[in-house]
Amino acid sequence: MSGKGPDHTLIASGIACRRSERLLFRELNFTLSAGQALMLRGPNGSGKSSLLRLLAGLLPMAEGTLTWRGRPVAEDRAAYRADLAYLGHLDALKPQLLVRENLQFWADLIGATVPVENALAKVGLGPCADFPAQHLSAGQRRRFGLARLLLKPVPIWLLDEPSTALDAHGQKLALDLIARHQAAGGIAIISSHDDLAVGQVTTLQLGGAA
Ligand SMILES: Nc1ncnc2c1ncn2[C@@H]1O[C@H](COP(=O)(O)OP(=O)(O)OP(=O)(O)O)[C@@H](O)[C@H]1O
Repeated sequence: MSGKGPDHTLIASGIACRRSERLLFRELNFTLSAGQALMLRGPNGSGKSSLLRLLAGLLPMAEGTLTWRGRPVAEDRAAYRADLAYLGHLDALKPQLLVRENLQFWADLIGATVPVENALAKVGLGPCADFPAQHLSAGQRRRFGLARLLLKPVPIWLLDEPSTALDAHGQKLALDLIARHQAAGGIAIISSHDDLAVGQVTTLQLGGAA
């Protein structure tokens, strides 16, 4: 990934998010350059997932501006989306397909540059490649999500609770992947209730009651 460079900066200015009629947050600001991470913290319902969905372009911004590579994202959403990977709560697995088929589906969709077998092996799912996806455990499903991130290097990772359901080895794996992504110049924005030991990280506390 050619993630390093002066224009690889993500700037959020005065961002607000509304869900239904409720204003979840407003006047939210941050700047992230190549190699940096942002950890989203806050109680249940404070808006961490909503912020990640907003940054992924899946929710509209009520106010504010997002700037990537020196241009407002609103000017070229497709270019911005091509530069990010979003790991949400849902695993997006088709239960009747094999694990390898599920990943191949994603690989075809995004134009993967890494073979699915390699991505599965890196997250410890090589032996499960020919299982029907419905047989995967919760932690294995989370590993599948991490495998999706590895299919194609992109500069921005948006990770919603990446360590949920992972065992100690899986948590270390997730941290290693994030560290490698950052070392290659990637940006990571992560929501977590766990104390993940992420480097070059700034914490953004979201308030509000559950
Ligand atoms: N589709 C929706 N329509 C309306 N409100 C929603 C919708 N999805 C979530 N909300 C509300 O938005 C608020 C923020 O939810 P969100 O999932 O962003 O919080 P969170 O900080 O990620 O919570 P958690 O720590 O429990 O994962 C909550 O009050 C939730 O009920």
